[in-house]
Amino acid sequence: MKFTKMQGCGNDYVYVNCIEKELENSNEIAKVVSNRHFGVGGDGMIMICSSDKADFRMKMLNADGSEGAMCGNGIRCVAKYVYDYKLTNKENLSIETPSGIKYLDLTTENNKVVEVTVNMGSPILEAKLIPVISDNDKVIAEPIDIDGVEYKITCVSMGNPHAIVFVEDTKNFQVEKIGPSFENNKIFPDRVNTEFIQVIDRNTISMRVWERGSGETLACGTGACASVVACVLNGKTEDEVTVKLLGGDLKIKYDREQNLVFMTGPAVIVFEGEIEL
Ligand SMILES: N[C@H](CCC[C@H](N)C(=O)O)C(=O)O
Repeated sequence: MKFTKMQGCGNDYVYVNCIEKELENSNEIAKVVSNRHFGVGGDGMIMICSSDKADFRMKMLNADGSEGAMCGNGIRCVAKYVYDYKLTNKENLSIETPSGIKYLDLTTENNKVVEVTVNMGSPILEAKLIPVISDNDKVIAEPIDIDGVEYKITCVSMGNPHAIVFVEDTKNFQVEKIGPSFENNKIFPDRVNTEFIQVIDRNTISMRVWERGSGETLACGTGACASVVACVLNGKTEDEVTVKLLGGDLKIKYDREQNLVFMTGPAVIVFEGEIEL
């Protein structure tokens, strides 16, 4: 199978062109190729497919083979893939995902994409739709007991579920130890992606993420969007925020008038190859 390894802020996936032919057994293949010792290595696999509703369609699978309905860093890389490999010459693209059609603006230099802005759509706050089990309609700064410690979570879906936790210091926070206890807590019927946020100032936050199905990653685009929405809801930041991730920065804007979230960030091709399956 031919593939291209790409990354956005260090959130790396194995990209496969499925426009002519969809993959059978994609969940199994995602596990194999994502393995950093026995496979290509990545946080998961992303398939670029044709669409009858939009310019292209994407499907994302985590390193454990489970599916995520949206991927912020992935969708920017899909845009770079289709533009740089000349599958399109459009600089405004629509990409269908299981969480709806997203619209993207490409910034190019010498016929290559260097940065992409994505209209990530409206955040979903209704607990039932995220889904998170709660007595309240929305989960904002609600206490949760994790391994005997009380944390306050705010829950937001950007097509996929996120729980946001404010911490004093992301650098020394034990994400690997605590992340799995959030991911698998019984109040999240579909498991959850968890963002640990340190507010630096009214326009800057630092974030680490424990992703459902992939573990700690260097960045998460939907997570950065969900986190800025959570910051605004908790009165911690303005609505335009630079999110500092382990793998780089994302610029997020929560347009409250339109109730839309916009994400801007890089997309990079690392290498191409072929793997025997
Ligand atoms: N890293 C991705 C999100 C993957 C989410 C996935 N782990 C899930 O199961 O929802 C991003 O940039 O938005």
